[in-house]
Formats: sequence, structure tokens, C-alpha cells
Amino acid sequence: MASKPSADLPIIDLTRPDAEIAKQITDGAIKWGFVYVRSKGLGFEKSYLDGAFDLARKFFHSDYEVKQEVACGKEYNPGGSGWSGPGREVLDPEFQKRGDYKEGMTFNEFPGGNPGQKIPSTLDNPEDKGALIGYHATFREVCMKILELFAIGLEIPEEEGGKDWFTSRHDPSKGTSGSNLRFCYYPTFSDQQAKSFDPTSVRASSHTDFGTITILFQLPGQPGLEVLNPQNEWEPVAIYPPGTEEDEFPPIVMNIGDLLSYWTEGVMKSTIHRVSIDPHANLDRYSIVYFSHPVGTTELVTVPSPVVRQALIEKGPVNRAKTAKDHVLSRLDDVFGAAHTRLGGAKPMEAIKSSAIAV
Ligand SMILES: O=C(O)CCC(=O)C(=O)O
Ligand SMILES: [Fe+2]
Repeated sequence: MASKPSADLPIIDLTRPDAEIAKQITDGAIKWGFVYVRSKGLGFEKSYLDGAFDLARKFFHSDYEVKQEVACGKEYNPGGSGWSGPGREVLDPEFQKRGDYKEGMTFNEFPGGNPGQKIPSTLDNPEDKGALIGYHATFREVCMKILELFAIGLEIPEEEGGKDWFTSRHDPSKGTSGSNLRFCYYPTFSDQQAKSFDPTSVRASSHTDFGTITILFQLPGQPGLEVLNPQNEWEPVAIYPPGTEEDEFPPIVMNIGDLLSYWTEGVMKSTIHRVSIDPHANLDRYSIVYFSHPVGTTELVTVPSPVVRQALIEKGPVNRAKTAKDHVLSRLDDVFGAAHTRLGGAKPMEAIKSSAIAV
């Protein structure tokens, strides 16, 4: 594959003072919708993340029966949780000829420490379940820090909630949310698959994320993520952008989802991205993603920010669902429902929608 120049995304160093980085990260969210967040200062070690990737590998290398038992859409796997096998997801329903070349395993929240879904039998032991709860909590904290910086960067007045404006709407004590932790696995192509490769195929087709923000962990030597730049060209997201090569592990990739874009009247960009594949490159790819969502009952009112107010005056309000939960339901239908019917695949599964978020 000819190598294209990587996207020139801002790199945020969380060890710098809040006032300085709040502006930097907010500007990045407005311009690109994607930024890197350097791992230094987050309070976890490389071994901690390695442990998460080990869990992912353990699951994806389980027998087919183990995966099938926790397949997405079963009545005990609400809200898009569980395993989605190769081809199950159609992220770009308008253009895609076939489902994505990937597998995913999604863990919804663990309210009160209990899973609201069936845990795969290979991970259904106290140690692995405890680790999953821990990763949920740790990644959630990273997102809360970023959302606090956005509230500062958007200059939300103190009397409206100030730096807590977003985080208070993500407070688990106020109800459940669509936040979820996802292991992704993009297996190497067999020679046969490489030969019959359809050049329009990708590992994850172009899409935007549903929630407020997404954080993504990548592994060295496993590229593929690309963002659509303002000129409508795909640009790779480097694993180690310039200046971070010596870091213990790659910086986190943070991107804005649809909900935060709605909330900010389009000021923050929910940027289209995808995972491309070189069918002849002999490598598996793993990634770990945490999708942050507000509490399901949260109303998607306009953020009280002077920056957002200005956009509202200039462009008018953007279309959106009324609550966070309504939005997630409609996006789940896009990915798992209508497209499958059109492609002649599995029917939409009511179980996915019926209890997407138990609010
Ligand atoms: O695996 C990746 O790098 C990106 C995955 C992604 O965009 C998603 O799951 O929404
Ligand atoms: Fe995504």
C-alpha cells in the first residue's frame, strides 16, 4: 500500500496545566474531532493496558461456541452488547456491499458491579470479571478528565455548572448510560480471502461514533485507522505520531461522537473514520475502545457556551434526537438493523433495541 502522510492531529499532554490544555484539546475537537492524548500522567502502566489486550486475545481465541453463546442480539445481551462476528456489522449501510471484516466484543456497564449481560465463559471468573470492571472504571475516568477540559475550553459559565457541566451528566449515580467497552479484532486474511478481495472492503467501514467521546487504544505495528479530512481525503492516524516514539505505549486516540456534536450544535466534529486493510499484509489487528455516553435520560439541550451560542446564531440548530437514549436506539438500528435487511443478512434483532439502555 502506498504510504500516505499521517493526519496532523494535536497531541495533548495531560501533565500540563488544565487552562493550557483545555484550549488545545477543545481547538482540536473543533477542527479535527480527533486528538491524541498522551498516556503520561494518566496513572496507569503499560502492563495494565497489556492486560486488557491479553483479555481481548483470550476471548477472540475462544472456541466458536463460546463466542456464539454471547452473540449480540440474544435476549440476555441488551443494547448491542456481546459478540459480533465477521460481517455482522454494517457501519456504512448506504455504500457497503458486505459487512465489516472484524469481530467485536462489547461489554456494557456493570451497574453495582454486576454485568447486565452474559459474560463469555472463558472470562466468567472473578479475576477477569474484576479486570473488566476495572477497565470500565479507569477508561471512564480518562473520559471524565477530557470532558472537564472541554467544559473549560468551551467556557461554560460557573453558574451553569462550569467545568462539571458534562461530567455531571455522565454521573452513574443518576442512572445507566450507553457507555461501553469494546474489544475489536481484525484477523489476518487467508490467501483465499486476499485473492477474492473486493477493493471497496475495509476492516471497519466509514462511520461516526454514537456517544459523547471515544477513546481508543492501539498496538504498535498494527495500523489501519484513518480519518476523513476536511478535503474529503482519508488520512492515516499514526500509532506513534512524531514526538511520542519514545513513549511507553502509544498515545490514546480520542474522538468526538455524534452526541457531543449535537450538544455543541456541530461546533465539535463527529468526524468520519474507518479501519482500512491491506489484504496482503500478514497481520492481525487488535484495538480496545471505550465509548462514553451520558446518562440515558439526559436531554440533548444546547451546551451553555458562548462559542456554541455563536454557532447557533450563525447556522441554526442541528437535528438530533431528544434524549441520549433515543439517539443510541436509532444509531443501533442503523448498524445492526436496516442495513442487514437490505443486504439480505440477518433480520434486525428486537432484543438489541428493546432494552438498549435500561433507564
Ligand atoms: O479499531 C479501530 O481502530 C477503530 C474502531 C472504531 O472506530 C469503532 O469501533 O468505532
Ligand atoms: Fe469508531
